[in-house]
Amino acid sequence: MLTLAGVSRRFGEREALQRLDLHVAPGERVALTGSNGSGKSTLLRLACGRDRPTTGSIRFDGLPMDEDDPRVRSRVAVVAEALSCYPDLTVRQHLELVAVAHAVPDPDSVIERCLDEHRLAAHADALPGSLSSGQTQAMLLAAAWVRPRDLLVLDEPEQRLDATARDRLAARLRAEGERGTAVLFATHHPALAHSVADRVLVLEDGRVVSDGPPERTSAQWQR
Ligand SMILES: Nc1ncnc2c1ncn2[C@@H]1O[C@H](COP(=O)(O)OP(=O)(O)OP(=O)(O)O)[C@@H](O)[C@H]1O
Repeated sequence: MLTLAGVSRRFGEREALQRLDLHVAPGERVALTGSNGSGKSTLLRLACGRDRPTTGSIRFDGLPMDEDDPRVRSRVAVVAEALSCYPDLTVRQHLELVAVAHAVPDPDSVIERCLDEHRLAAHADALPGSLSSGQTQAMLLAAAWVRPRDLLVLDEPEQRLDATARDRLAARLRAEGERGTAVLFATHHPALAHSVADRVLVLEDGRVVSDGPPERTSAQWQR
């Protein structure tokens, strides 16, 4: 579903990613972990087509990865901190906007389900400014579940969530894999990676220093 071959990303003198190869199959759940500045967000931005590699190639289901290509945009869902909210749209209106943009069939019932799942039903008519930070994160996650997706890219999706919401997220990410969605996510939360991922990649200074099932890589990423 997603293939990165010989991918590097340089920012001036700084090589944030160094000759990285990665393949994520349909239904596979891959966690990225590593210390601050190790290159996780850089890799995710490349993996969803928001940024271009300095060298190497990135393909999504055989297509060159480019978020401006509608064939990519319609099938790749992204949850990242930079994703901003519209201050004048309610929670429900945010989800409706996503549903309309992706021509989701029966949007009302999909939206109701997502609001319920994320404990947002009571806040459906609230504006983002009145939400807690965890509720805002829940809304960004809900927006990803409303739309179609074959690849899901998430940057620290657990941030600001309480333990119950984190467990819900873990269950949802496992279910995503089971329905065939390729899932690539960065996390600083070892338990989340452990309970969700088939594979954990540990990054250090832009290089993959470990790649394997969570039980095999946990020594490196819990250091
Ligand atoms: N737009 C940019 N311009 C210059 N340097 C950048 C840019 N984006 C990232 N970097 C650098 O690339 C390196 C990797 O950053 P990145 O954000 O990918 O790390 P990370 O693993 O996601 O970190 P964290 O865990 O703190 O989120 C860092 O040294 C960072 O300073």
